[in-house]
Amino acid sequence: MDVGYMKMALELARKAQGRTSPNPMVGAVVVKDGNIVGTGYHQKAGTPHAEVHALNEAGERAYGADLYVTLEPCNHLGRTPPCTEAIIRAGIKRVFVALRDPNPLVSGKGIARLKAHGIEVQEGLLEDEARKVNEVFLKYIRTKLPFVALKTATSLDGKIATERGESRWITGQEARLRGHWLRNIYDAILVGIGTVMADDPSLTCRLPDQEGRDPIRIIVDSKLSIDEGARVLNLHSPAPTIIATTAQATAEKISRIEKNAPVLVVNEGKEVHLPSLLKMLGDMEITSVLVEGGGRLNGSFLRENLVDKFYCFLAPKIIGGTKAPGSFGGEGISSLRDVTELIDVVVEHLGTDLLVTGYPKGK
Ligand SMILES: Nc1c(/N=C/[C@H](O)[C@H](O)[C@H](O)COP(=O)(O)O)[nH]c(=O)[nH]c1=O
Ligand SMILES: Nc1c(N[C@@H]2O[C@H](COP(=O)(O)O)[C@@H](O)[C@H]2O)[nH]c(=O)[nH]c1=O
Ligand SMILES: [Zn+2]
Repeated sequence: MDVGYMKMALELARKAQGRTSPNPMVGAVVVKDGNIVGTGYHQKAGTPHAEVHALNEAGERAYGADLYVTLEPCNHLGRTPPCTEAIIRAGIKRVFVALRDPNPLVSGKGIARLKAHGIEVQEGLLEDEARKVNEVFLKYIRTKLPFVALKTATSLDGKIATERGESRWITGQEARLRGHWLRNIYDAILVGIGTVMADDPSLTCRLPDQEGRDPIRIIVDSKLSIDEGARVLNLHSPAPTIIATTAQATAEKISRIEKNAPVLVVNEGKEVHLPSLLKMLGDMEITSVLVEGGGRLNGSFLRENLVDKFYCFLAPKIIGGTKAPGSFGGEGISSLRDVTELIDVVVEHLGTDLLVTGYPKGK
């Protein structure tokens, strides 16, 4: 039954997907004599942690009960009081921890404090699933760099548009809906100025019955050539648009654009230096980014090994033509030794389309 309770805690954690940044998603279940007496999950940074919600619901029944929690209880005073204190005060007898918290403020200290108060702690129950739920947090808390996901939507022959640039739509309704779901769970969406020029996209999250939220929009535009009339500069969205450019941008154009969007001058030189941009975004507590093209920008992210996860939507269509743009432009490789291979691949059918999700080998 232990596995069942931890599965429930993981499901609870996932309920806050895309809403807890820069914190992890955490779920907790209190069990007394085989009955679930309290459940909870962390809903938003700065609000109570999962354990506190579950213990509040359990009340007196927490005394002598078991607690199942998907991440090691915190033991530091952050924006909320330490969970170890709450667990000890509630009289919990035994704690199952799926995964240690790599946050240097916590890692191992939470468990040690519980043990020091005579509480039995069992680690590692469904650890792999717990790791996956928080793949974003686990990268961010260790590196302070955002987790980078990259989404492509192509024909079977890897084209993102016809040679004349027509791209709407290659994939169908279900696939595009999944694309909006991704915008709902990643902190930011990042596209090149080429996509802005070609599609004039809104980059907003349009899910049915408004359940979604817009990601922060980041436009990589090395010469600040974006048009003031671009849709991304004229949206009424709770999320900002940020333009990342280089010192080639003129002060005059910067002051014009800054009326609608902050302009980050990342570096000198011809192109925006992507690792520097990612560092700046991490410093702004942006913990995850969804790169959505176009082909040239995708090519740069690929070549510089900056992608942590790929979402490749494939339509059963063939566009053909050497001049039609592929999903990863820019520099190529001469030897297959340098190919980017995906592991832990999952294939899903979405209507008539496929979604191939995977992680670059060796990342
Ligand atoms: N062309 C296709 C896609 N194209 C996605 C483009 O990168 C770009 O994000 C959209 O054109 C932006 O539109 P907006 O933000 O919704 O206004 N994405 C898809 O999933 N399928 C396709 O066929
Ligand atoms: N969300 C979460 C935890 N998050 C941990 O606490 C840190 C944030 O602390 P604070 O600023 O006080 O919210 C976060 O970086 C992570 O290490 N811990 C837990 O015991 N339970 C929870 O539900
Ligand atoms: Zn806590």
